[in-house]
Amino acid sequence: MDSAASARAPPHPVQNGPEREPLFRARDLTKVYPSGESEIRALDGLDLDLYESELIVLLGASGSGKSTLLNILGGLDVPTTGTLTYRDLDLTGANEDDLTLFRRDSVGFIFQFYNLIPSLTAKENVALITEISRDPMTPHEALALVALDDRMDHFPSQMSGGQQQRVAIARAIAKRPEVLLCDEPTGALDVKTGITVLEAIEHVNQTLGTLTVVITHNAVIADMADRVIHLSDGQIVDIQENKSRRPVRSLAW
Ligand SMILES: Nc1ncnc2c1ncn2[C@@H]1O[C@H](COP(=O)(O)OP(=O)(O)OP(=O)(O)O)[C@@H](O)[C@H]1O
Repeated sequence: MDSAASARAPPHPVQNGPEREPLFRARDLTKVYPSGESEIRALDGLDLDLYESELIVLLGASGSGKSTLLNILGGLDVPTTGTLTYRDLDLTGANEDDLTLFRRDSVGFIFQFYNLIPSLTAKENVALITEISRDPMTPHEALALVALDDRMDHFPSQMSGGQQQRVAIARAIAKRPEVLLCDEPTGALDVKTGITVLEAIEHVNQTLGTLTVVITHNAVIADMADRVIHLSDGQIVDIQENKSRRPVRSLAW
């Protein structure tokens, strides 16, 4: 592991990244919230490059800035200072229309809660997105990728939590985004179910080559990643590169 000091050393090194053009390039990102007389530095001078097809696990204590970083990467939020580019698009200088297009075409989100529409079947929940996408797969294809093609006509209430989360994954990836951002995707699930959800994320990453970032509190999950980014107090304190990824089904916790 790198020491915290070297991970923070200027001038903004590319940390453990392979030699190729990054998809995201973040430099000296800060996100500052006013808090009474002082301020909260949710992100505090963060440099990071993320590459196509990587599977990244983002670890850190509560309040370390994980969701803030994920939301900024996904164009849901903007940093206070610093720069963030996605390919040639400057996300820090982008206007609302550009950000909307970026989110719509390039990013899939998965959150702890699935937010499916209860009155629609799995297929219909996915179709809501495919109908407004540029080059989507069919709902059937998307649900097959998460091994739910036999549940297409089920309503959310007829599915387990893990199955509902897999529908949410199908919905997120049906538009073939280049980026999949997952904020505690197993946070509401028991271990066994959580594994089925992580397997679906792993399969999507391997099959579609989607850059995938997974926030978790569970350090065991880190073994499924290409790289593990450790955040503390809004700073990257370590980036660990796994020589090989461990298949999710072999993880035990
Ligand atoms: N909208 C906001 N207004 C004020 N402070 C905020 C806001 N959003 C986040 N924060 C603060 O920024 C810091 C980082 O929050 P963030 O949610 O990114 O952490 P996290 O690592 O994702 O935490 P958790 O694991 O608990 O979800 C925290 O101190 C949080 O209270």
